[in-house]
Amino acid sequence: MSRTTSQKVAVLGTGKIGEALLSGMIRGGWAPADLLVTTRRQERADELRTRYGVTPVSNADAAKRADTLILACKPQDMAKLLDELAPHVTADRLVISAAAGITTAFIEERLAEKTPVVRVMPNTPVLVDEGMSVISAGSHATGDALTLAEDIFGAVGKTLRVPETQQDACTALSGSGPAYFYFLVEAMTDAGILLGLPRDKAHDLIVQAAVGASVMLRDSGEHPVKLRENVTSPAGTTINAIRELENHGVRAALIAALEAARDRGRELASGNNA
Ligand SMILES: NC(=O)C1=CN([C@@H]2O[C@H](COP(=O)(O)OP(=O)(O)OC[C@H]3O[C@@H](n4cnc5c(N)ncnc54)[C@H](O)[C@@H]3O)[C@@H](O)[C@H]2O)C=CC1
Ligand SMILES: O=C(O)[C@@H]1CCC=N1
Repeated sequence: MSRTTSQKVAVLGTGKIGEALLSGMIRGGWAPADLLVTTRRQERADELRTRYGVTPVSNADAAKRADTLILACKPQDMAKLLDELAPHVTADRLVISAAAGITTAFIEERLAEKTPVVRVMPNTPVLVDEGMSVISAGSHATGDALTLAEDIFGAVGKTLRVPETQQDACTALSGSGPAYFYFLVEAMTDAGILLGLPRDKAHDLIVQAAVGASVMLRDSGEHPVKLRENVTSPAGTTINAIRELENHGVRAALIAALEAARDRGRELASGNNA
């Protein structure tokens, strides 16, 4: 697939999420010649050039040359990156931030007046085109800006528009979400070991159960309670496991865990970077 637009897009701070997005954009038809990247280390820049054919530039050059700037550094590095960009970013650029917690207001107040800013929270399954990217407009971002953000992030999965007030909650659910599933797989694989299975077999069984359950959740249209009830036979095995999960407060633990993730997003926004 090739694209008709010749928009230049720069990814600034091309680490894990930046690279995942970059690779997805190329799979989605963006020409590497239209993609610029910035990094802190020269070896990383060389690696990205070799791997994808994209052009490494300085942050200042990215701001001068790209129509759209995707800020993908850590929240803790954002103020410094914005200081570097501020003298070069004009209000005809679109700035998209993928950083947890950082508000569009934080970015707007450090860049030229009226610069359009869009906040996006993606997740790592963008690497396999199954990402979820939650998108919110800042005060000067138009519908076109949101559409362009959807075009970029839609190349690597689904997108959802939400009011910015919901972004920290979405980060807790969706940005961090994959980590909770990996944690469950890890724990369930350990259970397999306890029950006498070899680790590789336990891993394969749990991963396939996760894949099957995910596809059913997505495609069956059934409520998760109904899907779970279908597995839970009267006086069978599953209900014994469910009783233990409830006894150990797993549901409450998950609710508290996601609330803690949401709260950390709020802290990052307020400049608590410890
Ligand atoms: N890892 C994840 O699952 C997700 C991460 N995010 C957000 O994406 C952002 C990046 O996270 P990761 O990719 O995990 O971190 P990372 O540490 O892998 O990547 C950040 C990169 O930014 C570079 N960097 C920092 N300051 C820079 C500067 N001034 N100029 C050029 N490069 C600079 C760092 O060298 C690093 O390579 C964070 O803000 C995070 O909140 C969002 C959704 C999911
Ligand atoms: O843990 C984090 O802060 C980032 C944001 C969402 C997923 N990873």
